[in-house]
Amino acid sequence: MTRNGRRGWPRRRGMDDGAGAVRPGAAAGPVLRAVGLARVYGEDESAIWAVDGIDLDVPAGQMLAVMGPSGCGKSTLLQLLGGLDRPTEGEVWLGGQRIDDLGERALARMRRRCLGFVFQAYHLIDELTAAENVELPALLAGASPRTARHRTAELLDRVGLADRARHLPSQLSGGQRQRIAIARALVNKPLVVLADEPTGNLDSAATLDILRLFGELRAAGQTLVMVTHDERVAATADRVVSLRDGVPADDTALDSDTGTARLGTLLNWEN
Ligand SMILES: Nc1ncnc2c1ncn2[C@@H]1O[C@H](COP(=O)(O)OP(=O)(O)OP(=O)(O)O)[C@@H](O)[C@H]1O
Repeated sequence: MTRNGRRGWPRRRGMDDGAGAVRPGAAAGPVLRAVGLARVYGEDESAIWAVDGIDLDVPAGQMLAVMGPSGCGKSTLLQLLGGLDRPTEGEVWLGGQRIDDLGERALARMRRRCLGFVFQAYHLIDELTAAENVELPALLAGASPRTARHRTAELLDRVGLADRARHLPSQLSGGQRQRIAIARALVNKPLVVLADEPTGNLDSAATLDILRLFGELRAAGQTLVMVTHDERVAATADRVVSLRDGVPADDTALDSDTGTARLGTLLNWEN
């Protein structure tokens, strides 16, 4: 994946620490956009172009699955889209505002307010209850304790875990932990949810629970980008982008009207 013919180290753009927060709903075009996005690890002969020039538009309300073989750049792409990593080249736009050149504080604020993250390993805080894990990002984003509690109660209900609010993560199953993580991702009403292998640690039954939940989110108009290895999971999306060596090799729109039917097929796969 070393690019031939590239010389020198790409110049890093200046960072704008004073950049304002992204305004949700400010987008006229796609809610999430990548322009010429690239990320190189290492230098010179050992340079690896994990993401090698990706243009991507994600319209509001789309559920996009990113697939491809191990090492093709899926996680790197998701991290760049979510402002968890900086591109070597290119731009990321969220809600009509460029985010890749924000300063660290503005970027952190943008992530808290405008994005929700779901990881394969859940990344819940072990010492906090399920409800506290969900509430925390709301409080960090400036919500009052009352609002955070109210929103958390709504979300725990929505993910079917209202009766587990006071449980610690260690007292929950993997599927339940992931549902708490999804509730946490939603607590600040993000423009986009980014999920990296959200079903990677789960058995078939728990995977179906998560996919049903994603189906409900999609029906409610939530934009979602997920990385998955599982074709059955990807089949529930509106669109599948397959990466090879850091670039899209295939970009397929699926028939969004058949989402319910696809979930039905997945139910049969379980039986
Ligand atoms: N921090 C890093 N330092 C050096 N190389 C890295 C780093 N992170 C990723 N890479 C390399 O970048 C490439 C893309 O990695 P990435 O994790 O994005 O792939 P992936 O498609 O998500 O893989 P998987 O499906 O196995 O999780 C790989 O060749 C990987 O070895």
